[in-house]
Amino acid sequence: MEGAKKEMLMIEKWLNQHNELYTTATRHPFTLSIRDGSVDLSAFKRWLGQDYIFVRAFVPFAASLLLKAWKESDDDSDIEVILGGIAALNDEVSWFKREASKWGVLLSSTVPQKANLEYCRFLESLTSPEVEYTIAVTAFWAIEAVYQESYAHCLADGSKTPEELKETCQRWGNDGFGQYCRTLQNIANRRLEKSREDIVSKAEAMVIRILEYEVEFWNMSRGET
Ligand SMILES: Cc1ncc(CO)c(N)n1
Repeated sequence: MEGAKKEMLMIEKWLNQHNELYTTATRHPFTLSIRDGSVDLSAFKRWLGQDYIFVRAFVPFAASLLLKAWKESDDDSDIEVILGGIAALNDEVSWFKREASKWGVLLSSTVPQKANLEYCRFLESLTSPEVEYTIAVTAFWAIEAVYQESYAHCLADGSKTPEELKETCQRWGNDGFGQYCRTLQNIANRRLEKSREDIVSKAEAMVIRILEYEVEFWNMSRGET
């Protein structure tokens, strides 16, 4: 390996540097309570109603990312990956409606909480054409990865996740979704490798903000407003 640079990929490097925040987002008391079976079902229902609102706002963000990929990407397959993600979101919206009716959560009268409104507003700001593709795709990866990591943990060895919550955990914790997140991570890493220092710094700040928003989002399940 003479002369080979032992360089770490950008996202792996950030996850090491911001490991504490990443762990706070992906091992939150709410998802840990699902995993250990102690979850308060009213907290779960609060999360469900709020996340439906979030996902509705996530769709236009994903659509804006598709447009950026079409205009700015150096690799045609990015569009297919993002389109696959949008197709999964279509499925997800239907799933939320079914799941909400199963739990007696009335989506039409669910009021978005402050943390959710702020996160959705942030997503909307990312739809601007001024936000570069590299930044937006890194954000997209981070948003999906937190759910993948959080819910996969609820299904992993030693979990006592209640039967009626396993389907929820499967949605984001399944292997296919894990592979999809790794593909997004590869896209983001590839773009970051080719990016100027200022874009890389902006992308890192973006990941940190998203992790913070995700923590606030989980916190809403406590229902303290
Ligand atoms: C808050 C939040 N973050 C990420 C995802 C992943 O899709 C989601 N559904 N909701």
